[in-house]
Amino acid sequence: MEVYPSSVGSGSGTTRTAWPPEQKSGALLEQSKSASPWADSEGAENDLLDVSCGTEPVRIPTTGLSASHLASLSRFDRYITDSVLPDGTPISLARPPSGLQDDEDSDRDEMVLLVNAWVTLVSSRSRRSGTKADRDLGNFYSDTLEAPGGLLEQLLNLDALPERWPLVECSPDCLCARTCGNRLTQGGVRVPLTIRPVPQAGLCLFYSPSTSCDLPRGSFVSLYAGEYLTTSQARSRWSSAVKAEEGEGNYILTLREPGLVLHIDPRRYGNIGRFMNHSCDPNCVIQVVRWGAGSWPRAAIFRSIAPDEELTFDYGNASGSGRSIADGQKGSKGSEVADDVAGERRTSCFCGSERCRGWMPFDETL
Ligand SMILES: C[S@@+](CC[C@H](N)C(=O)[O-])C[C@H]1O[C@@H](n2cnc3c(N)ncnc32)[C@H](O)[C@@H]1O
Repeated sequence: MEVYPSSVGSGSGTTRTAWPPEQKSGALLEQSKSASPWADSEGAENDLLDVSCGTEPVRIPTTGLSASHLASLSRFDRYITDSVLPDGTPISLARPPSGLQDDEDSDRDEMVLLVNAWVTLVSSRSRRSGTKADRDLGNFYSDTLEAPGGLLEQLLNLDALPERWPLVECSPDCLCARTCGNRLTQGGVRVPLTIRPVPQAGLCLFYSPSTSCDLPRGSFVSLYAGEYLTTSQARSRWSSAVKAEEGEGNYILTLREPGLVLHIDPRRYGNIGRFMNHSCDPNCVIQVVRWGAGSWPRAAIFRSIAPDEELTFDYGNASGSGRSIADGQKGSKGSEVADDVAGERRTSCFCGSERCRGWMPFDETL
């Protein structure tokens, strides 16, 4: 059963901004420029001063965009800071994601129970005693540290985080202060980034500090935000894009957990996560993070890299959710299926890594 056609997502606290932003002039851009500690580029003819239109804590400029790059962004309608439900979805992000499942997902009740259990545990204990989510599920974020640009930042302790462990952040439902240390990924992008072209893979996301400084392992980069889709919706969007020969690749990220398959499509509504390319030897990982009443899984990107380096993650491996995004890794069962089924839909991978598997991961459900 198809649960819904498309509406404005009901994510609380989500900021939506018309895109593309006005370029080079206008109050918003001037404001975002002066608010940024990393004003490093006046931009070329087609460059944007801030793709987030001032909605992220830091400005995210582009460099080296050609007119055709700009044109290729025409389907990117809105910059959002958190994932949303498609327009017209008759369920709310304030409820667990059970309503987004296709009927064929037979294990969904298990997941609903699991998610409900987390939400109940976290919110009831928080309300009752004022304790925080981290008391119940562990807080794997460090205390606040000095970070690039002189800002204060926290790190995710990736080494201590058990595999498949649910990261649950505090939220307005908790009694703790808004400044509590367990809300890292809700605060938006705070590291210096630029969007620029890269050979054979379109645009990409670069870590671009104004002075040479490493981004420590465990730094939060960004969410991979977009529209939450059921498998049948994701399949339908993918086949329409193929039919329309949009030629812009597949942006749909698949999150898999026991009893739950969710897809995130940032093509029309998205954030800077949509610009991150795949690498078979990546320097970032995806970690599923939840917060708020509905506890919907967010795909959060963390990592450690050298300065001025392209940020990548493996589209075929979302750590923390167990398996995940797209599959298609050579040698894995999922990949054999994907390779057989996808046929000519497979895309050559140009990550350039010595460990390159040759093909982009592709989710067999699409
Ligand atoms: C999430 S988007 C990444 C941003 C994209 N490069 C852009 O210009 O908007 C995914 C698409 O980027 C391209 N891409 C990402 N990583 C790639 C890689 N390692 N090799 C070839 N193409 C890649 C593919 O077209 C893929 O479908």
